[in-house]
Amino acid sequence: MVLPEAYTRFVAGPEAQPATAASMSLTVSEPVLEGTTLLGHVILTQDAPHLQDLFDNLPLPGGYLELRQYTHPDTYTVVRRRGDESLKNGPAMREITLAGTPWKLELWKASPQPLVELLTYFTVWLVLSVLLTAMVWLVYLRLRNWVSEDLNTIVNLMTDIRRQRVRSAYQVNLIEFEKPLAMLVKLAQLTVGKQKETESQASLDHLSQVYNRRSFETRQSELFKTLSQGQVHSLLIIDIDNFKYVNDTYGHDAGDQLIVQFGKVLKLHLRASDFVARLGGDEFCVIFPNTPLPRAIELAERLRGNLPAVLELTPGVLHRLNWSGGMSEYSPKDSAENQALIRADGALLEAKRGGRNTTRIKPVA
Ligand SMILES: Nc1nc2c(ncn2[C@@H]2O[C@H](COP(=O)(O)OP(=O)(O)OP(=O)(O)O)[C@@H](O)[C@H]2O)c(=O)[nH]1
Repeated sequence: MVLPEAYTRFVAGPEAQPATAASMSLTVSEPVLEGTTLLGHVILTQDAPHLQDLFDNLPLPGGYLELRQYTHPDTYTVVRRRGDESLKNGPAMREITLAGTPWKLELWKASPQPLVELLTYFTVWLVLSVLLTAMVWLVYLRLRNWVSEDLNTIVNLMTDIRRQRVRSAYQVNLIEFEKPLAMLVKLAQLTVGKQKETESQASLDHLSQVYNRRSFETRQSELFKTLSQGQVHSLLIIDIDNFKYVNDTYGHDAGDQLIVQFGKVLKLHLRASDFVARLGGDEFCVIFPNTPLPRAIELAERLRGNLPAVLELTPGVLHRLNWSGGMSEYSPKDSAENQALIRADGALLEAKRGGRNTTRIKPVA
């Protein structure tokens, strides 16, 4: 290597690749003179990792830095680079001459973001944030409505349970409510079914399956209250003739069967609006709601004509069905709810005394 003058230089590896610490070395050249005659140069080359470290650790926040070295004649070549080289195309450059050395640093700084660009970013960010907030708010409101509607549906179901009128299905908005609600509806239907069964059992006479005495009193009380509004109701009290004879002759089971079958045929041949109850023993009572006494008498006669003449109580035991009846009408002048029943009972007694199998009437005095 022939070097023209005394100098100190870095010798770097290929420029394109960032040199490792070991690839950069420092070369020092010193002329050897004899008198004025130049005999040659002494050249020393040594790895310079510490200088490399120094360069690599210079603070460089977001810029680009080049270490350049003087090369004869009057040119500088790049020996080291750091940072984002694309910044080199930009305008901002600062040159730092390292006095007394063949090196200088050239620095490009990242240009600050223009204000307009920042404002655009900020506006976009703001709009997006507002949109996002509005969306979240809308979703929240919708969800709140749905939850509130679905809770109302559950409240409606509870009301329907109380009224014993559970529907087969209830509409909900949220899929999460569907399964539990369907389960609730099933449970409610079961509960209401059981409730109705229990209630109906409690209101019916276990043998004849017509209403029992307690239900009769409740219904009578309800109807009695409507008399003041001008409504008219009548009643027929029935007593099976010679019931004791059935018991005594065919046994208690046959007597029971007579009650069962009598209850059945009564329900079959009366109107759906008529109220049939067993008051006890072989005594039944029919209330004809909203029916004046003359019309009730017609209905009682029709009943007598329609009821079967003979009933088969137990296999082979046939019984001729006869019954006596007493009729009256509820009156707003009655001081007690059961006064019409007392009048009808009196009429029944007359029917019995008169030979049975007939109906007597005791109108309001
Ligand atoms: N098998 C049966 N007998 C009953 C029941 N309740 C009451 N009795 C009987 O029914 C009979 C009632 O008879 P009564 O109505 O007094 O007499 P009757 O033979 O019907 O006479 P008349 O009413 O005058 O025609 C009594 O012997 C009671 O013991 C019952 O639930 N089952």
